[in-house]
Amino acid sequence: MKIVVTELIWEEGLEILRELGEVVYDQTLWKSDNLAEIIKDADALIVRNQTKVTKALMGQAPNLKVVGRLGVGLDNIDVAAAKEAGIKVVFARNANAISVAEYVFSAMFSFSRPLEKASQDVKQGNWNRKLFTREEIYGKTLGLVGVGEIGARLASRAKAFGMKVIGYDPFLPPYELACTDIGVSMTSLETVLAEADYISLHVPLNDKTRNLINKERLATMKKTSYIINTARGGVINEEDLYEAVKAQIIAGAALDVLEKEPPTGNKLLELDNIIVTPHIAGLTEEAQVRTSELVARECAKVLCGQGSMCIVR
Ligand SMILES: NC(=O)c1ccc[n+]([C@@H]2O[C@H](COP(=O)([O-])OP(=O)(O)OC[C@H]3O[C@@H](n4cnc5c(N)ncnc54)[C@H](O)[C@@H]3O)[C@@H](O)[C@H]2O)c1
Ligand SMILES: O=C(O)CC[C@@H](O)C(=O)O
Repeated sequence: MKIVVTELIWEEGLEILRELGEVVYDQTLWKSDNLAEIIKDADALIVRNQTKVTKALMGQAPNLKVVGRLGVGLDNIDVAAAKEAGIKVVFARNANAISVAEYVFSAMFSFSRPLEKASQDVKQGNWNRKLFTREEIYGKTLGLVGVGEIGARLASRAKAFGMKVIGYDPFLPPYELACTDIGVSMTSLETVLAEADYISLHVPLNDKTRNLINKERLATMKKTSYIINTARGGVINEEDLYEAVKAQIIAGAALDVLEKEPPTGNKLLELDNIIVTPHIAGLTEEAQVRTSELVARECAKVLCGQGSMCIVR
């Protein structure tokens, strides 16, 4: 077997893969002009979010049986083309959901209790107690757009903090509306946007969700509300968000993901009320060990002809 890994993977995953055969691992391979040549005799291709797994690329690899995604979002993989070619796509269902949920808390607290800003202010010689008097998140409303693995974990944690949680997810099958068990009141997108103090996005990027949050929808949010995007850059129209935060139509935003990563000349970076991080919501040691092990094991199952729990249908 030949397994090609084009982006960062943890050693725990590599150990499993090495038992299967030859592993070609270079975390810069995703941008190599030679990628097609390198995977031409590969049985498995393992990627994160930067490798563009196109129909043309997979077409260069007649032995390819499985594409492993070290994460959840599949927007960089042509899943339909893989299916057509009989190539399985497996992903790290669940593996980084807790980490992303915790990131969202960190973002909410950055707005409600900005410790780092206050600390910097003190270190500059100030003692601005009034300036840093803010608000509790207790009793506030968290609005979820997408109530899947991450949304559900965020909801149960928000309940523990005494928040009201409302959610919009038209694709949630009725039996999974046991979401109500974790205290999410399911409602329309309009209600989530109009009522939430913090709105957190947890949808995949696809034709239906691209620009889901645009000028018209931002205008329906509370002036005091914050939006947190750990989903994908394209889910919020960045030009519209810039205008909305600049004109104080909403209070601010925390963005872990951007349309272009890393950003070049992105105006959002100029605004004080926008927090930007380099796509790290799922990047914790725990999540990455789980992700690497899970994807390596699920690829192994496909290569060994066993059923994988994480195949994208
Ligand atoms: N920033 C990061 O590090 C990071 C980490 C993990 C996941 N993500 C992103 O977060 C997304 C969600 O992850 P997840 O594990 O919760 O996925 P998931 O598949 O468990 O949940 C996604 C939910 O979105 C819902 N949905 C789909 N289209 C929708 C729409 N148009 N409107 C409302 N709801 C819709 C689905 O029904 C599903 O319940 C991923 O697709 C990925 O892009 C980012
Ligand atoms: O590949 C990554 O590191 C990002 C992971 C994250 O965006 C995901 O979709 O799981």
